[in-house]
Amino acid sequence: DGDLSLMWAEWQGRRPEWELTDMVVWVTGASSGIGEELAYQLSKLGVSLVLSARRANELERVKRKCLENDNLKEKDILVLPLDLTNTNSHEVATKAVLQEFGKIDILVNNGGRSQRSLLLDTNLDVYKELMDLNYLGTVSLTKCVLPHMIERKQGKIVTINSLMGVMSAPLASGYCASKHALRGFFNGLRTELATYPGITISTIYPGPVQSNIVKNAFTEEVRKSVGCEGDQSFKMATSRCVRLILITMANDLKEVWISDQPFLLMTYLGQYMPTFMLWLSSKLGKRRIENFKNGVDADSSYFKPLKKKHE
Ligand SMILES: NC(=O)c1ccc[n+]([C@@H]2O[C@H](COP(=O)([O-])OP(=O)(O)OC[C@H]3O[C@@H](n4cnc5c(N)ncnc54)[C@H](O)[C@@H]3O)[C@@H](O)[C@H]2O)c1
Repeated sequence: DGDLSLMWAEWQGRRPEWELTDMVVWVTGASSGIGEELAYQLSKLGVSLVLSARRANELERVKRKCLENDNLKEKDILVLPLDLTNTNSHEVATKAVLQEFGKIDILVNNGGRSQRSLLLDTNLDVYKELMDLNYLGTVSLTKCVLPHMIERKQGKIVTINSLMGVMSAPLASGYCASKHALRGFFNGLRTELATYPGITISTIYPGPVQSNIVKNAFTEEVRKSVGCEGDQSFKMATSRCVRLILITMANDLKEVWISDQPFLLMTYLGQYMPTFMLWLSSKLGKRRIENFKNGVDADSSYFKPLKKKHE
């Protein structure tokens, strides 16, 4: 369920339990899904945590649950509400973290939203929102945190991209575009930072993972989200995805793919036989659109034979 470098790192590499303790980790989108689970698994490692998303009450809930496992004290977790699209607030937020903990070892750019709508039905504003949030929001926060890491000549910037940043699928053209943009941005930035070997840029490309991503996805109109979660049974368990993210961080892997089959296989196919993969994507895409129009989760039924059950 991961690319070969990641699987090797899981088998033979450094353990998160050895590498990530005593670090200050800032997680965006920490109120739900992958970001929430990251907060729980990181809190078990004894790191200092900064939890950001828009809703303070949800972040407080996550904080309370993190404190249940005794590894952290109240003062080790900072709840810092932040809207990624409000880029004017990012500098102040960065200063607040530095004032509280004195350093930022790891920034996890995780907050984001997906899309379930066809281009022809979709207001252009939805495309702008997706770029503002997934792309520019992430670029902005990274730009605020990076000078501090450069000063210390160390740090990790970890971004939760998506296999949709490598491949593409129907009903998510704006989401795919924002994630492809992030891929280009971070691959470019990594080369700009070649003189700082202590600063790592890691980009994680997950396939379908259990979370609220579909429920919160944009639709044809900016103010209308999907609102229901649909079938999650075929998706990777959030805890497994997050464990592999921690292994990526501990081993400073630069690009990882995390997914059950057949999505992982399709990503490999895309590297070796791009035309065949794009043909296959269109075939499967037709089914995805049919599912969507019939009110079924876009991905839920077309891979039934390969479906895996996760709890
Ligand atoms: N779940 C999947 O299948 C999947 C697959 C690939 C990539 N991803 C990526 O993982 C990341 C996390 O998504 P998830 O699956 O946990 O979904 P989720 O909806 O459960 O969580 C998204 C988080 O982002 C936050 N967020 C949304 N808009 C924000 C804003 N304007 N400012 C600050 N925070 C905001 C939400 O509050 C929430 O905490 C996203 O970047 C998503 O693109 C998810």
